[in-house]
Amino acid sequence: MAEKSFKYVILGGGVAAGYAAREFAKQGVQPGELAIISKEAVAPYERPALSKAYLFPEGAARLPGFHVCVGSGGERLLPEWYKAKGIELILSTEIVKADLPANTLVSAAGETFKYQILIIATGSTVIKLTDFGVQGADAKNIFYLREIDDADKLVEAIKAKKNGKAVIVGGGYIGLELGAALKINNLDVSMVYPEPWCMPRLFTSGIAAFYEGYYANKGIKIIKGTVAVGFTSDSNGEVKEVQLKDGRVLEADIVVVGVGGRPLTALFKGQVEEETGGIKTDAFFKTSVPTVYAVGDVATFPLKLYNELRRVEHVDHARKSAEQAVKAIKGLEKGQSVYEYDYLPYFYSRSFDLAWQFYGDNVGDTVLFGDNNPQSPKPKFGSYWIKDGKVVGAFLEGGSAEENQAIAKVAKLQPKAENLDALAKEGLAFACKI
Ligand SMILES: Cc1cc2nc3c(=O)[nH]c(=O)nc-3n(C[C@H](O)[C@H](O)[C@H](O)COP(=O)(O)OP(=O)(O)OC[C@H]3O[C@@H](n4cnc5c(N)ncnc54)[C@H](O)[C@@H]3O)c2cc1C
Repeated sequence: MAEKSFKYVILGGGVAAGYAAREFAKQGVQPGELAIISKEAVAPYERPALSKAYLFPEGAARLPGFHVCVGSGGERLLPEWYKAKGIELILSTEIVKADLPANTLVSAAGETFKYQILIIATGSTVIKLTDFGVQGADAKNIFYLREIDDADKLVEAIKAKKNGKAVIVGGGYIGLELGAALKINNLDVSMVYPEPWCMPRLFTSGIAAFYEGYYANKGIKIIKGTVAVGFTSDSNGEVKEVQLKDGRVLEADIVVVGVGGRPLTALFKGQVEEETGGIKTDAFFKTSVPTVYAVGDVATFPLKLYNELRRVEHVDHARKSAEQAVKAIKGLEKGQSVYEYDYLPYFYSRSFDLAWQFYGDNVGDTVLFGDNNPQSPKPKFGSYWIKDGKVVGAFLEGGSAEENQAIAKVAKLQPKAENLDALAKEGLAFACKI
C-alpha cells in the first residue's frame, strides 16, 4: 500500500485544522510539507454554521457555487487556497491506527502516512441514544448533528417532511439552535429535556426563563423534566412516535438528538498522557510526546487565567489553540520564543433573532441585569458570576459589538463586585466603565 511522508500532518479536517493551516501559511510553509487528513469529504469549515444558517430554508451556505470553509469574517479558505499554498488535503480518509513512537498513521484503506510533527485535531463525536440501548433509537429520521453529512441528511428530511412534526431531544445550545432552525422551516417543534431549565450547564434559571419564554412565543413546545425512553416507527422504519419517561407520547416525523459529545482520543490511548477525558498538553499544546500536538476539543490544556487544566469544546478555543500550536512549532524551528496560551473562555450562540455571548467562568453567585422579558421588542440583558468577591463571568444577550467587548473585559480583569444590588442595577454601565 502507498506510503506518504510529510513534515507536518494535521489529523482532522474541522475548525482547528483550518486555522492551523492558515497559521502555517502565515508563518511560512513549503509546498508539499503540510497535509490535512480528514474523514470528511470537504475542506475544513466553520462547524457552528451547521446548526444555524446551513439549515435555513434559503441557507446561503447551501447555494450552488458556495463552499463551506473556515475563515468567517476574514480570508475564506476555499479548496483552491490549500492548492495555491501547496497544502495537501487528504479527504474522505479515516485514520484507524496511530503509532506515535513510529511517527505513523494508517488509514482504513491501508495507506501509511509518516510525519515529523503531528497535530491531533480530531474533535468530538456525538453521544447517541443507541449507546444507551434506548428502544427504537435506530429508526430512520432520527438525526444527530456533527458533520456536514449529518446536516445534509437533515436538510433532505426537512424538505421531505414539510410542515411535519419535529421533536428535539436535548436542551443544550445545539438543541436550542436546532429547535429554532426547524421552526424557521415551518415544522411543528417540541423540545424535550430532563433538566428544570434549558442550557443548565451555563444558564441560570433567570437567563433560561427568557429563552424558554421566547421559544414558547414562537410556538415551540417545551417539555421539561423528562426524557425520551423509546421510539416507534412505521412500516418503512421511519420514526412515528417518541415515548417519554413520564408516560406522554409525542408524534414525530423527524427527531433530532443533541445530548452531548465526547472527544475523539481513542486512537492515541496509552500513547499520550490524558487528563479529564482529553489529551494533556502544555501551554503550547504540545503533548507528552514531543513530536505530537493536540488542539481544539481534544486538548486538556493549562488555562492560565484560572490556573487549572481545562478542556473546552467551543469554536473560539479551537481556532486559537490551533494558531498557538503552529506558532509554537514554527517558533521552535526559528528559535523564537512564543507567549504561553492566555485564553479567556468565550462561547456564543445564535437562534432566531437572538445572539448571546459568554466570557469567563460560570461559578459562584449570579446577578441578572437588564430587560429579560421575552415579550420585549428589543430584549437586552445579561448576568455576572461572582466568586470570592470578584466578577469572573459575564453573559450578554442582544449586545452590540462594543458592549460585548466591555463585558469580555470585565470577565478578563475580574474586578471587585462589592455591591451586588448596585451591580444588578448598573449592569452594562458597570462593564462600560471598566
Ligand atoms: C452543530 C454544531 C454547532 C456548534 N455551534 C457552536 C457555537 O455556536 N459556538 C461555539 O463556540 N461552538 C460551537 N460548536 C462547537 C465547535 O464547533 C467545536 O468546538 C469545534 O468544531 C472544535 O473544533 P475541532 O477542530 O477540535 O473539531 P472538529 O471541528 O469537530 O473537527 C474534527 C475533525 O476531525 C475529523 N476526524 C476525527 N477523527 C478522525 C479520524 N480518525 N480520521 C480522520 N479524520 C478524523 C472529523 O471528521 C472532523 O473533520 C458547535 C458544534 C457543532 C457540532
